[in-house]
Amino acid sequence: MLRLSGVETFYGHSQVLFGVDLELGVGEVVTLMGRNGMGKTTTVRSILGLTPPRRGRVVFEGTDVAGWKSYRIGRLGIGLVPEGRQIFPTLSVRENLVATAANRSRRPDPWTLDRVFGLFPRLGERQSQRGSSLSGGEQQMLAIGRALMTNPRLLILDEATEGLAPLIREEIWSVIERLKRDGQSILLIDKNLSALKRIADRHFIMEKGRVVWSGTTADLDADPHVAHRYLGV
Ligand SMILES: Nc1ncnc2c1ncn2[C@@H]1O[C@H](COP(=O)(O)OP(=O)(O)OP(=O)(O)O)[C@@H](O)[C@H]1O
Repeated sequence: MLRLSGVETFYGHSQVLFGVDLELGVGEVVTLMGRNGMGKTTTVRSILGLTPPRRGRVVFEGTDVAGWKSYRIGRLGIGLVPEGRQIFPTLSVRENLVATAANRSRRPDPWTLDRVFGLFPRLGERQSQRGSSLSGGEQQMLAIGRALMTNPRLLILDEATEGLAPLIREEIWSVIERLKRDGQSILLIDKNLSALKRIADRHFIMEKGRVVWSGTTADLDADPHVAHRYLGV
């Protein structure tokens, strides 16, 4: 579904990605891990054309989208839950959810407001409230719901549980597990290794703008040095 090869991305003159290779198949949940500043968010920005790669290929469902404008890439069916949530603060919960809604994957059973409220009952209870009045956890749920309302083929979550209370975090993990059971392809960036190991099929670890390790959860468990060396745990 998604294959990055040799992706090199710069901010101005400063090179941040040095040939990133990554692959994700249909229905897979894949993680991108690494310490702070290693290039995870820049990889996401490269996939979506927000910071277009200077070299390399980003092939989504057979099409090389490197160099495309980000709105065109999004329209192909990539939904992003960005770091820091970035919901529309002055719009209501309901308006946030419908603002960018579309059936990008042309599924016969697209996401609806009722289905999103079924997944996150708190959003249903607060559907007329402004985005800015929600708690951090509720804003995160709204950001996920908003991405789902675009019916993405691929959902990318960048630090979706960062800074949230443990119970809310668990609620978000269980929603991600539910989406996985429904066959949603997901690229997950997070620091919570135990949850990622539980949910994901495969992992990619970045260091200084390169993927330095990839493998399954069993591979990761088989070599504790990997997590220690690259993730500091
Ligand atoms: N807009 C920018 N301009 C210049 N340099 C940037 C910019 N954004 C990020 N960087 C630099 O690029 C490198 C990679 O950052 P990136 O945000 O991709 O890392 P990350 O792995 O997602 O880290 P974090 O977990 O802290 O979000 C860092 O050295 C960072 O300082």
